[in-house]
Amino acid sequence: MGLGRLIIRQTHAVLQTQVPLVRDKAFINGAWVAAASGKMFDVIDPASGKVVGSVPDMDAYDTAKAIQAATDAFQTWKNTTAKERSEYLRKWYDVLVKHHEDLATLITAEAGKPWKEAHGEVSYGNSFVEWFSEEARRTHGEILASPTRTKEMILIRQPIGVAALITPWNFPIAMITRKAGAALAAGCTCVVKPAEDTPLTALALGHLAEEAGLPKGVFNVITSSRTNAPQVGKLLCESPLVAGISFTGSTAVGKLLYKQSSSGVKRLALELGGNAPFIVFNSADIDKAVEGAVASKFRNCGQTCVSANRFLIQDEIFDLFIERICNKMKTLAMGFGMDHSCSLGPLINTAQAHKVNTIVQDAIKKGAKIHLGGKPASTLGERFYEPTLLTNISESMMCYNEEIFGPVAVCIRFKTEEEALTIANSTRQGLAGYFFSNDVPQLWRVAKGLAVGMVGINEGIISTAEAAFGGIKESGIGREGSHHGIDEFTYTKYMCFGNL
Ligand SMILES: NC(=O)c1ccc[n+]([C@@H]2O[C@H](COP(=O)([O-])OP(=O)(O)OC[C@H]3O[C@@H](n4cnc5c(N)ncnc54)[C@H](O)[C@@H]3O)[C@@H](O)[C@H]2O)c1
Ligand SMILES: O=CCCC(=O)O
Repeated sequence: MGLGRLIIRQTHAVLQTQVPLVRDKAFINGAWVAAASGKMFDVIDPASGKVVGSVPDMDAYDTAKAIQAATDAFQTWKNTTAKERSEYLRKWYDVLVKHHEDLATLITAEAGKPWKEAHGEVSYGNSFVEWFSEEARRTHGEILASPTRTKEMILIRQPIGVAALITPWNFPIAMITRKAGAALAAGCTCVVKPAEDTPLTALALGHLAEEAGLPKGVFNVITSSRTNAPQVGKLLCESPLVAGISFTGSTAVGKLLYKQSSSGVKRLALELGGNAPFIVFNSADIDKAVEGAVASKFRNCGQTCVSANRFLIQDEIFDLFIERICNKMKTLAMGFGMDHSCSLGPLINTAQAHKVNTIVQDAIKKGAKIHLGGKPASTLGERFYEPTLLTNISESMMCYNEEIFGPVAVCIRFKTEEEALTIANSTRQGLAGYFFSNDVPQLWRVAKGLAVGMVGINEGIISTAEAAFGGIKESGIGREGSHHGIDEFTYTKYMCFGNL
């Protein structure tokens, strides 16, 4: 089947929009600096393919400067009080809120996100700075009940030191603020290395940190191309001046950083790829399940680590679910992000568009049935892909085993709860999982049985600053957000007072 009634919008509004807050230098020690080599690389609007900015292509030499700046700044930042750090973060949050519209425009320009989603991301990203400005004041220690009359024992929490934050392109603000908010609240200083596709938003964060009065060297942003990223990453992992790495991105790069960090036994937090199951049981409210399924699958055009990757639908309701989700998908409006009515943007780059098409063509070749889409939306541009719905899925298909990271919904039929859990857990990833059911005992059984770090129960959108975000198995180590987020950036120190 073809594209059906899918609404397609094509406008060049984004190109006519004045993109604010664009910087063409990196931010080290409170100063705006070029790469020592003088090299730059371009940032591309994935919708139009036009250049929206150029930034320094930094290498290990520049990275060493940023590490040194963060190390120097740590000597004073670690001694600020929790209240002072809370106030700095609150000021940063206020400035971010003031520039909400500008930040959203920037995200649309370099990530292609639809206007509404870009605004949603700014609110989400800013919420981590607000949250950690509040949590900064609650990094309490403990007084232990001593087993000995002559001793008293306490635990205190101290910042680990310089934190290197390496982030992906799919949430250009939120993936940075979720880490930096926690690190700064704990008393750590940061070196941020954003993804090469979305460095402009990261630099804007640096600019707004400066406007908020954060002391120099506390928050540094270095930019580098894909070519230089490995040497930058290697130094961040191996430098004895860096205490911890917090990485969000692919499982392959996460494993490499894990290996590289082992020589210094560095603190490591990894938020890696997912392969989320989304199960709909016979007792579910189908309309709510379809609503949740589309919200989860098509958030950021499917380029979200917690997006549903495999829909598992129980036998009795399978055909009805397919019909309803298909109808819902046809209402998605694909187009350029600055068109306010658009709900689906492009994929981030040509490589991602090829990857998604390869996964779909592999499924078709192996017998999948196409209900909607199934090919690039080339009338819009080379990075757009039609929202696609596939059934007749088998275990040998790439879409069954790999994170799709695109607007492709694959639906698998199952008979029993046991079978659904077996399929759901038959992956090396364990980030998020979702299910819809109205059977109360089943809610508990399945929520506990899913081998993931986060579960959406009758809910397709679970992310919020208050929640502990993170995975198990090859989806990562550690938690971000919630009060646990600060744990990644603190050591617990035990003090024993004797001879009392
Ligand atoms: N679990 C999560 O919270 C989460 C969030 C967002 C994205 N992701 C995952 O990220 C993947 C997509 O993002 P991506 O393509 O940007 O991932 P990626 O791993 O290719 O890139 C992520 C970051 O790592 C950098 N990088 C690449 N090679 C490096 C190296 N050798 N050393 C150091 N840094 C290096 C990149 O420049 C970028 O900044 C998906 O698998 C997705 O699931 C996970
Ligand atoms: O893509 C990963 C992060 C998305 C989220 O925080 O919900």
